[in-house]
Formats: sequence, structure tokens, C-alpha cells
Amino acid sequence: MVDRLPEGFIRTFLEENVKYSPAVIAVATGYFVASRLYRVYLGPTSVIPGNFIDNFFNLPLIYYNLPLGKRYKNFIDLHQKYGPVVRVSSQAISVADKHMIKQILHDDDLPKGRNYKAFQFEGHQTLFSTIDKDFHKTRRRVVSPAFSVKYLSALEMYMSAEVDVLNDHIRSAIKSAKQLGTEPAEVDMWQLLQRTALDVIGTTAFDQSFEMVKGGQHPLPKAISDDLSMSALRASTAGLPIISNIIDLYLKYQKSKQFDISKFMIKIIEERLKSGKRKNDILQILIDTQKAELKNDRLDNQDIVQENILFLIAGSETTSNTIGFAITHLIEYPEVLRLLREELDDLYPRDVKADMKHEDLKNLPYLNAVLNETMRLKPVAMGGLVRETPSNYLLGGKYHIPKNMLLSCAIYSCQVNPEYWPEPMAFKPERWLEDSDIPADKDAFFPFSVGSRNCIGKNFAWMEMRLILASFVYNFDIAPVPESIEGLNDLRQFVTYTIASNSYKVKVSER
Ligand code: HEM
Repeated sequence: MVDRLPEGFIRTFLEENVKYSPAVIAVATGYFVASRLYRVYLGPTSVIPGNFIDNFFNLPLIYYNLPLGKRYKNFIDLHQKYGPVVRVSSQAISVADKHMIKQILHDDDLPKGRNYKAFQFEGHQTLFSTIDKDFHKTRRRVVSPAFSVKYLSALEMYMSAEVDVLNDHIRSAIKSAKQLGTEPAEVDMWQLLQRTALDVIGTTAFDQSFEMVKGGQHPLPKAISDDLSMSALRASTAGLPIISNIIDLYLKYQKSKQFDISKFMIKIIEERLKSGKRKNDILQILIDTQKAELKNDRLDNQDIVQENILFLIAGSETTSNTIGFAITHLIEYPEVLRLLREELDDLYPRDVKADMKHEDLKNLPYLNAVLNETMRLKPVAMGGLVRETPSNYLLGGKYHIPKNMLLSCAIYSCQVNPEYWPEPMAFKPERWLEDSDIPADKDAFFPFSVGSRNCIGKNFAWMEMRLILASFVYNFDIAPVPESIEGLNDLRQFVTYTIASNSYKVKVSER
């Protein structure tokens, strides 16, 4: 069955055999066009709708990604136009049907797509970027203890300490505004939350707060963020070899001038090993693997460096942007803010001074509802979760998908599908409460993904988000800043879903 032209076939054939004779070019072109027409009109995926042109080419993602960070929008539009299963390129199909997403991610647990290789820094595989199932299984087992519920509860005190630093920072902004007569104070919550999340992951991952909230200028977060932007650009230009090579060269040049992330982390690991002192952080769990019985279970120093970098990336803007988006919704819906406050005030009466404990917060239905509803409308993985068919594959009992096709699970389009979610675009935390008239369809909700590659940091993220959001809402009155509300019209997805200006200011005062 002709569905895909063998990769590089025409070029190799021409270069090695016939040196561009016009007859050969004509035959090759004819074959290319015929094979694509077969795919559009007769092949097994011909029943999948999409833009006609997308059947012909595997256009590099950068084509969809202009203006930069807007590719996700293109896919949403395709789903709105053509339905839950659409062709988005000659090698990729986007899927927004809840049963099919579950089949791909969970039931059949398809391997990650080849695009994830762009996140393998200097060829190093990590828990997130590997596409090798065996490697992943071992790595996940070895790293899992660092994310167990029991271990996380030991990390709560570090998180709470960073929440206090954030609150102190906001209080001092309020005090300065009072002294200057410029009340109410304005703080950039988007930036502050990003800084807090970096400090949290710094202390919990390797016992080093970057002190970003206090205005610290630690070079590590910037170096990692630069690396990440480059990887995103590399992923977008995959398929354009010349441009990818230029980017790689530029990356190498930039890196030679940059802060050396590996050196910095190796130093921390070596100092830890030399001191012989144990600490209560994720790094310790990774170092402990070096004494594992099985060779495959041992992480060497370079593996530990790469996994720690991954946690810094995966564990910072994911949580901070989600809390940030929750705050944007609370400002837009004052009644939701009022109900959330009421729930918190009932738990911690304002005349009794008590520290917030995650053990109490985790059972608050409305707090959980606000965060769930935020992740429904603003999922971190807005652009889709990509898997690859290892062999010919039957999707949803009706679509015959050839081997090596990319299947992108469009979790956002699924999470706003009116068939699953009444009034899908409205922010209604009530749908998550028991006995709601418009109950949430939890089978159509994938913010942390499902299956073997689901988010290992889910419990960590929930703890951090509850502690930060609850404390902010409980302690401060908030009001909108008009320019920031306008900024919400320009959202982008580079790696995580974010506000393009990377800023969201809020007026704050002490409650
Ligand atoms: C609101 C917060 C978060 C959300 C919505 C989220 C979402 C996700 C999603 C959707 C995936 C699957 C990605 C894919 O298949 O491409 C994922 C994987 C992952 N996440 Fe998270 N994440 C969050 C926070 C965190 C945190 C705090 C950490 C670590 C401290 C973390 C670490 C990871 C790792 C290591 C993976 C790869 C797991 C594997 O492949 O086995 N995440 N996350």
C-alpha cells in the first residue's frame, strides 16, 4: 500500500544514480504527486479531513508557528473546521476525541514521537525526552521515589518557606506604595510566580534557593531558559536541515559564552558526595541511585545533571503559569474569588493565626475546582502531546493509520468540546463540585496526560499550586490593571502556554 514516500528516496536516487537527468526528475515528480494523490483520494487516511495542501508536505513546524508561539492556534482552528480527527501534515494527525486520546496515551500507550529528540540536550536522554520505552521504564522507576506522596510531604516545609518569601515581597511592595502615597501597590504576579516556582524547585531539587523573588540574579535559570528557547526553535525547524544546522552552530557558539550549567551542577554533586552529608532533597534520591545493585538503575553524574535540569524546566513555568492563569480568572470572575475566599476563611478563621497546611488544603472542593477549571481552559500542553505509530495502527476502530505517523493528542480542543463540556468557554469551577448541574467530564480532561508518560510531578505541582494560590487569595485583596487585562489577548505557546508579554500586573492591598 503506497501511503508514504520513502524518506529521502528521490534525493538519494538522483544524487547517487542519475545526476538529475530531466527524464528521471519527471518520473520522480510524477511518483511523488501520484503517491500523494493516492493518499488524498484512496489511501487509508484519505477519510481524515484537513487542508488539501497538508496531505502533500510535511512542512516544518515553523510554517505553522508564525507568528512564533501560535502553532497551537492553527491546530485549534483545524479542529473547529473539520472535527475531532484532522490531518495537520503529511506525517501528522491531530486527535481531539476523548476515547481516541485515551486509546493513544493510555490503553495502547504509544511511544513518544520523534519530535521529542529536539529536547535531548547534546544527545542526553532524560525521563521526559526519551522515546525509548525500555530506557523510560527504568528511568521512571529509579526517579519515582523523589515524587512519592510520602517524600513530597517532607518537602512541604521548603515550599511553605518560599510562599512566605513571596508574601513578604508583596507586603513590602504594599508598604512602599503606602509610604510613597501611590496605593494600591502594583505587582507583576506573572513574573513573581515564575520566580517563586524557580525558588521552590531550586530548594526542593537541590537545596539551593536561587533567591529570585528577593531579586537574585542567579545565572542558572536564564541559561536554562535560553537552552529551552533554542530547543523549541530546533523542534520547529526539524525538516529544514540547513536551517537546523545553522541553529545548532549558533547554539554551540552561544553555549561557549554562556554560564556552564553542567559544571555548576557537577560541582554541587561532588560537594555533596565529598561532605558525606545527606540532605532531604530530590538530588539526594538521585545520588543514592549510584549505590543501586543493578547497573541500569545507577545514574552517573551527567545523568543526574540532565534530570535536575529537566525538573527545573518541567517544574517551574508549568506551575507558575497555571497559578497565574487562575489569578487572571479570579480577577475576571469576582464571584468565584468571593467563594474561594469564603472556603479558605471557613478553614482558617481570620482571628486565629494558623499556618496553612497542605493536608487541609488538599480537601478543599472549591480550591481544587478553581485549579481544575484553570487547567481545562489553559492546559500547559496546549500544543498537543505527540505519539508515534510503531506499526500500522487502528485508531478508534475506524481509522487505519500507517506506521511512523505522528498522532498529536489535542487536549485543549478536547477540553473545550461542547459535546463533553456544556458552555465550554465559560470559567465555571462549579462543574467540578459534587452534584453540579453541568458535571465535569473527567474522561475528557488530560492536563497531566495519562499512561506511562504522564506527569511524574503531578502531586508536587498540586501541592505547590494549592499552597501558593490559597495563601495569596487569603492574604491579599486584588484588583485588575487594565493594560494587563489587554495582554491576555495575546497568548503563546513556546514550551508552556503563557502570556506573550510574560507579564501580568495586579493591584494588591492587605486584606
Ligand atoms: C501544573 C503543573 C504541571 C502540568 C500541567 C504538567 C503537565 C505535564 C504533561 C502534560 C506531561 C506529559 C508531557 C508529554 O507527554 O509530552 C508532563 C510530563 C512530565 N512532567 Fe509535568 N506538569 C506539571 C508540573 C510538573 C512538575 C512540578 C514537575 C517536576 C517537578 C514535572 C515533571 C514532569 C516530568 C519529569 C515529565 C516527564 C514524565 C515522563 O515522561 O515519564 N511536571 N507534565
